[in-house]
Amino acid sequence: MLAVHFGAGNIGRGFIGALLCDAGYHTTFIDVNKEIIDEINEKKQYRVILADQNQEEIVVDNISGINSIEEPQQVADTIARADIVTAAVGPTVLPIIAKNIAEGLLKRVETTTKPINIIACENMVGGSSLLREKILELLPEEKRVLIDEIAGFPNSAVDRIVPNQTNEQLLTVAVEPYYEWAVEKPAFKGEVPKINGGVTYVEDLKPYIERKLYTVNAGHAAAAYLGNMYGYQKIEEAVQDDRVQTIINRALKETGDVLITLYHFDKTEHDHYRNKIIGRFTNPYLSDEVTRVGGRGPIRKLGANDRLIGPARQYVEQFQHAPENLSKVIAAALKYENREDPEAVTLQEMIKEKGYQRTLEEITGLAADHPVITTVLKHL
Ligand SMILES: NC(=O)C1=CN([C@@H]2O[C@H](COP(=O)(O)OP(=O)(O)OC[C@H]3O[C@@H](n4cnc5c(N)ncnc54)[C@H](O)[C@@H]3O)[C@@H](O)[C@H]2O)C=CC1
Ligand SMILES: O=P(O)(O)OC[C@H]1O[C@](O)(CO)[C@@H](O)[C@@H]1O
Repeated sequence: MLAVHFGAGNIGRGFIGALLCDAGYHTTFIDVNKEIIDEINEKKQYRVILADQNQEEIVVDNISGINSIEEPQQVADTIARADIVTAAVGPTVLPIIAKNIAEGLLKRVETTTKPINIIACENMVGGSSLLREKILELLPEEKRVLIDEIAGFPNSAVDRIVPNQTNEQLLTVAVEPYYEWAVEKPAFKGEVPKINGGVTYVEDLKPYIERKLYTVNAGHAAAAYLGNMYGYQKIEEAVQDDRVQTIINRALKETGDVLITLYHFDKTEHDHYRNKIIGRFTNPYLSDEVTRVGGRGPIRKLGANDRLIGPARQYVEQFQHAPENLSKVIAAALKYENREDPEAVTLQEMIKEKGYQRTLEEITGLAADHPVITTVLKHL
């Protein structure tokens, strides 16, 4: 069995690659990072370390790599033969890899109509659907219907904290032991792949992706933005501060109220889930940076359907007033500054030029008098 995985980064190697290896796939990693791809081809294996007191190590082997800048044709040839394609490259890179995948699918249908499934593993709602849309746009009209028939794009929600790595060996990845990969079952074409112990196939992904984004990512973002405001560089330091901890707890109660009302999660079970998630932020065996969790797209993270505005908007719809604590987190996000992060720079330039209110309106798509905007402004 052959898997093609785009993005040999933290999640690619530390999560998806490890599960695919365990399920018996040969995994070909596609990346634009020459150093990583060369190392994959030289070592043909790497280690995943589970970050807890046991420090268990898993060897991921049966792997190869292709540099998509140097060898795009080889990428297409491999997709033409693959059984599954996965990606963890970041939401903004999906339109870029769409070109590689489109070329691969065109090559594939020259010789076979065997179904293939393509799963985006990003922190976003509808990642695979977006990839499908971008791929279909690139296909010649006469091939579009056939490819759409054989290629499935199940959306997915991936949950495992994999910080930036500082290991001696380039490919080694330290990850938290916890993981969850929920994938939308009805969207598969052909057989559903057997990734035993790895994937939870669900009929409706929406409750899972929103529960994950509005709890793990919202809570983590709160730690990052509030931590940054109080001068911390590490997530583990930020969450020790009572002021940060209190707001995280309260903000996640607010997002929990939204999730329980919308999706009828059992309240006791959700309380347990929330506490478990908050516990994961304090894992003493992992070190994570505020710049990784809050940066890498702070404007994207303030988007209408993303981790903060998404639940805040839905809170207003359900309870007719704004969530105070989530609003404090959004206010802290607007103060996020990092001269090395292009989106953080743009955010601060927008605020300087247009002020907080217009910047928020523009980024979130909410009206100026929306309760979330008026409440956030109160906390700035
Ligand atoms: N790290 C984490 O804890 C988690 C990350 N995610 C999601 O996974 C995605 C990836 O995140 P990370 O692995 O942390 O980032 P990362 O930066 O470690 O990995 C991304 C990889 O994609 C590669 N890449 C960039 N452009 C490419 C292209 N055109 N073709 C092929 N590869 C390309 C990069 O070189 C890099 O190796 C993001 O959407 C993130 O939200 C989801 C859950 C957990
Ligand atoms: O990957 P993004 O969208 O930059 O967001 C960072 C968040 O995603 C994760 O990497 C995984 O959910 C968290 O560790 C962190 O909260």
